[in-house]
Amino acid sequence: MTSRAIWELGPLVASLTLHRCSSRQGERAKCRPSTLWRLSANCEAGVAQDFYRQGMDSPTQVLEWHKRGGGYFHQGLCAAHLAGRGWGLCVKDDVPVIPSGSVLVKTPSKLLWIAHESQSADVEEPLAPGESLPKASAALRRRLLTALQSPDPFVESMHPPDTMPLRLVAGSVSSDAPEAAKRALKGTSLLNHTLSLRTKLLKAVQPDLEKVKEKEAHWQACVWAQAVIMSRAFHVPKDSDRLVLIPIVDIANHAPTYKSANAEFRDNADGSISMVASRDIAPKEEVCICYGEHTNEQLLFCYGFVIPENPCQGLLCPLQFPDTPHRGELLHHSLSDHRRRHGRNPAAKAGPTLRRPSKLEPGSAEMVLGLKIFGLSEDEAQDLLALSVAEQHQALKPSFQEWVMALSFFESWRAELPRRISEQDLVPGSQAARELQQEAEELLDLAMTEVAAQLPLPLYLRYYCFTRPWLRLLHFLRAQKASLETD
Ligand SMILES: C[S@@+](CC[C@H](N)C(=O)[O-])C[C@H]1O[C@@H](n2cnc3c(N)ncnc32)[C@H](O)[C@@H]1O
Repeated sequence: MTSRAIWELGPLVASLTLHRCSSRQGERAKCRPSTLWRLSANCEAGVAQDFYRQGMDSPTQVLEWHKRGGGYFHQGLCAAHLAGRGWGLCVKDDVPVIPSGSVLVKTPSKLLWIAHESQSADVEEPLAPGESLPKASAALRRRLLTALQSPDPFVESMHPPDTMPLRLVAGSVSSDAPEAAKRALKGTSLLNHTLSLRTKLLKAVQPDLEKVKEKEAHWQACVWAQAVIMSRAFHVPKDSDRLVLIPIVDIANHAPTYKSANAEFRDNADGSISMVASRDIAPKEEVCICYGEHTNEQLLFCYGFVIPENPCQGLLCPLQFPDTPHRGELLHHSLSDHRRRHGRNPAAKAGPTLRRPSKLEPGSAEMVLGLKIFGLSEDEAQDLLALSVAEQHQALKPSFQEWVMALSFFESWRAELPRRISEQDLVPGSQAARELQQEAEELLDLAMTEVAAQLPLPLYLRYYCFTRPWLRLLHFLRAQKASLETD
């Protein structure tokens, strides 16, 4: 990276640091993040209530509707309400094991809501990071809005959880996203991504908003529809250009990996979609499919929950992806190359991710690479793209100054994380946010230690304190003193 490029990166770090200072003042407001989660679920919800039904009282109606429509539901299964997970599908306790390969649910094509990216006419920008089917998603959104006029039991059953960041920051059509929701998400990539999703959604639905009288109600309906798609639509087959809402199958909850799931989709020749047992399923066991091997941030963003000890770990980069063609392509190439060299899926859609370090791979490697590319100019990126993979790899190795830059970046990011939330304030939504914050703190501490180890001794010692409990205590006391002084 040239020194000019480093200066270009400067404002990024500076903006994070400035943000941190202003948030210190913000902390004096007594509204804690967790209270805000609760607030945002209820406030301004007068209008939203119409769209966010209180969740299904029971899935009986939608199950009957599915049966009437020719759907199949295995007699050994039942829908059960599960603590912290909403409704789910379970094997009854008085039936024998359901053998691998058994069809659990089959939904006929006429009950499916299918949108093909290639066949959807409108031009739509992706709304969310990693959203690969923007047109298909817009087509489903429109269909959902129309269906709200006279909802059938399936539409009635679609209740996106109130812990989804989009619902938290949606606010009202005329005012900005609630400050409180912003604070609850601060420090994770979710804040930038969710605010950007809100802005893009508002822009996408603006033409319709101009036509309707009840603008606020229409906006809430749009948010509801977007949240339904994010939390309930599936790509079937996996990675295809087909986005599908699948009645009854969509009651199945998520397993963290494809290997740990006990059921999977099957596309049938007659156009129907089945959910099939991928191994024997014991009585009382919950039937789970894998929505995709997502990190906790991705799960919280799309589904409003996190998995403690999630085997798919990592923290997404909180910066916007470079959207200029050469830097974008270089980032994509070099990330794929890095993942391939470390035996991971090169096609993974997530951008630079902070991971837990392993013997084989430094946890901060993707982020350091990402920061280096963020700092390049388009011309520099174009020149690098002309090199061979090995030459690119060599040229993208960070210099000493870039290690320092990366360290400051991690430090600013770490300082962005809100203060711990006290136990008594916890509500279901903030529990998820809190776990995510703790994971973020831990990963950032590890990353700082890792990056600091690349520095000469004096600088290393300065940053090494992050790994020493007593020095961290000092750090904490200093921060407490500073906040008392501000009060
Ligand atoms: C496709 S729906 C599944 C049905 C949903 N439980 C319901 O009550 O309608 C996805 C939602 O289920 C919940 N969910 C799914 N898997 C979960 C899990 N492993 N842990 C906690 N909540 C989960 C989340 O609220 C998610 O947004």
